[in-house]
Amino acid sequence: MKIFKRCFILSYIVPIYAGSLIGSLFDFIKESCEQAANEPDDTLEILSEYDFIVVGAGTAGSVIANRLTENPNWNVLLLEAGGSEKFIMDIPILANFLQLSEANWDYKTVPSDNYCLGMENRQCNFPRGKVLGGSSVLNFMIYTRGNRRDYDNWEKMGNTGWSFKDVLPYFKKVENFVVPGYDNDTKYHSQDGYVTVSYPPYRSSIGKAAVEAEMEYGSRYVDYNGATSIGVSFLQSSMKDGVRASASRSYLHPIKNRNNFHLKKSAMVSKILINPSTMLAYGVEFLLNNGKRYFVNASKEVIVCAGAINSPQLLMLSGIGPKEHLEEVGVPALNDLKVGYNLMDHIAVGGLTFLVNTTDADSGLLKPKSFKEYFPNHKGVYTLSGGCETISYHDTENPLDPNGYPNIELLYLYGSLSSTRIFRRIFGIDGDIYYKVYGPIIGGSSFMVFPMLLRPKSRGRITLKDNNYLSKPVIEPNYFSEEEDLDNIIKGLKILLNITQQPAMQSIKTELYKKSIPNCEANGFGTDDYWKCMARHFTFTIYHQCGTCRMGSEDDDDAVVDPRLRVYGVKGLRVVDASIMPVIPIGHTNAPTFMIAEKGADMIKEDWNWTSSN
Ligand SMILES: Cc1cc2nc3c(=O)[nH]c(=O)nc-3n(C[C@H](O)[C@H](O)[C@H](O)COP(=O)(O)OP(=O)(O)OC[C@H]3O[C@@H](n4cnc5c(N)ncnc54)[C@H](O)[C@@H]3O)c2cc1C
Repeated sequence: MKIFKRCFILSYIVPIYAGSLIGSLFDFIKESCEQAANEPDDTLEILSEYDFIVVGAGTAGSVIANRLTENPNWNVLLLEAGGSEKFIMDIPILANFLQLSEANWDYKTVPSDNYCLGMENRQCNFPRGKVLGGSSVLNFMIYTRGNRRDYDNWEKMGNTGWSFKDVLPYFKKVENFVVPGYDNDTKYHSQDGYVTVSYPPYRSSIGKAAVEAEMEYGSRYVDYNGATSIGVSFLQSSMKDGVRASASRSYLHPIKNRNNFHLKKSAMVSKILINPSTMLAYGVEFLLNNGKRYFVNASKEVIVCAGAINSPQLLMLSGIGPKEHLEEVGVPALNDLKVGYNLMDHIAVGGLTFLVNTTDADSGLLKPKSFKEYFPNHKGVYTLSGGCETISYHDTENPLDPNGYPNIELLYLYGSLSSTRIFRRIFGIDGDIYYKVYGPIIGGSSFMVFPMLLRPKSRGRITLKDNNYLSKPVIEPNYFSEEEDLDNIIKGLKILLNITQQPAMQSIKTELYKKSIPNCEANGFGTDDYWKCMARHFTFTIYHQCGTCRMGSEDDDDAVVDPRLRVYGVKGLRVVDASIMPVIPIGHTNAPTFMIAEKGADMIKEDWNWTSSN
């Protein structure tokens, strides 16, 4: 109640100072207050039994909780290890900085001799959202579905019901698509969903030059969430009126007042309770931050939505996973499944920096003008999705085919690693290497582009360190274990270098920054071997970890869940999140995860004989 009063009082103060910097500050406080007031409350009462228990309130868990509580006769407990989403997390330009906050699980890959060589201790940071809304709160809001072939391949692998034709209605169900020019394309888009997809209102001179230069190179301007993917576009972003459209804001705020919905934050699930003789999952054990332990039953199902790192971790801690490995770490094995295998990700060659003569000088992050533009109207440079502005898709195997299957994405960013020293910390770059390479240009005008590998062949694995639920899992992404991945990423890099020579890029005097990475210098800057060495040093995750509880048919030895997302060999247990993807789609993984959860929710309703028309 207190919070409502505070928001109410602020709504009277704000207009008095309208137009001034103080007015903008009050607006920020008012919006923070509204965010807190709109978030569902932490339940004070935890029942001994619910119909469904959902583990993890990230992209998928938020959808599942919303859709299952549509049935007033079912009650649902949603358990989230992290705390509240704050309004400051939803200001798009700040996305990068959230990785330094407590909303990040703060994982790292194992030290490697093949990748992440330019990072501290040869380990890459692996951020994941530990907050209401999960990784959808940390992400860069880039909204891409992938290509129709991704899902047709899933079906061909034995996943009945997952072809593009089958998943398209669920992509549409997610969206409130308001991208001008494409919003009337009802074959591919809808305006009835919870997640607003829009163009960020601000465009920098660099973002515009990137689109123009791509078109000079031969790319078409495209709705990459429509019929085909190849081409270039300004970013389509999960953003509503210049504010992040996180999973929690989109799916949980609207159900704040449902009586059959209980949410518990700072609640870490340590184990799924499984009866070893019936192999029925009948509940969960979880602990609050104060160490208080709860055992709660689920009369229908436990639904694990803990994401691509934590879902396999929780399954293994509960006795579901590779028998030999579980025995090694002292977990009694209940069901021998390939949990934790098939770890996939999209990676890019990081650090490619281009110097320019344009500064968009009056749009600096710390300029009062930028702050005033954002509060109260949500315009200006703060609306850039973590600085990402322009995306293009290329098929290096069939460069001339407009209906090709992209294997490279070019992601153009406003600013670069040298824009601020804080980026060194965020990306975990080795200090010596960072200052030797970028020291001379820190704070100068520059931008960065990520050539990103969309169809990696390399596969990694997640294992347990031990049988303690608080221990971070062991993450081995095995990037570049397939040489072909390295070759393809270099092909993408070369396309980029060509595009930066086009007139639009040259009109802002774009120039590749040529300071060599010390350990790669001997290869000769700009040779294929140099670029390969750079890729192995600045191996940048694009944060699309998935596949570790892989979906597959009954005769697929590597499958963990069936095509209805039920864990093989255990009753009453599903996994619904990015970990079920059998092969990584060519899109950034948030939209596909929303789709999986919408489809998963319908399957659960069907299996319990309930549809919204009942
Ligand atoms: C920094 C970053 C940038 C990204 N950028 C983009 C982007 O721009 N576009 C895009 O499409 N994708 C992006 N992604 C990826 C995308 O956000 C994820 O693929 C997607 O959010 C995955 O959803 P999920 O439901 O599988 O997992 P998550 O959203 O991560 O949700 C898992 C939830 O479970 C909770 N949890 C975990 N273990 C437990 C436990 N034991 N008990 C209780 N709760 C638990 C977590 O705290 C979390 O809230 C990005 C991700 C990150 C981290």
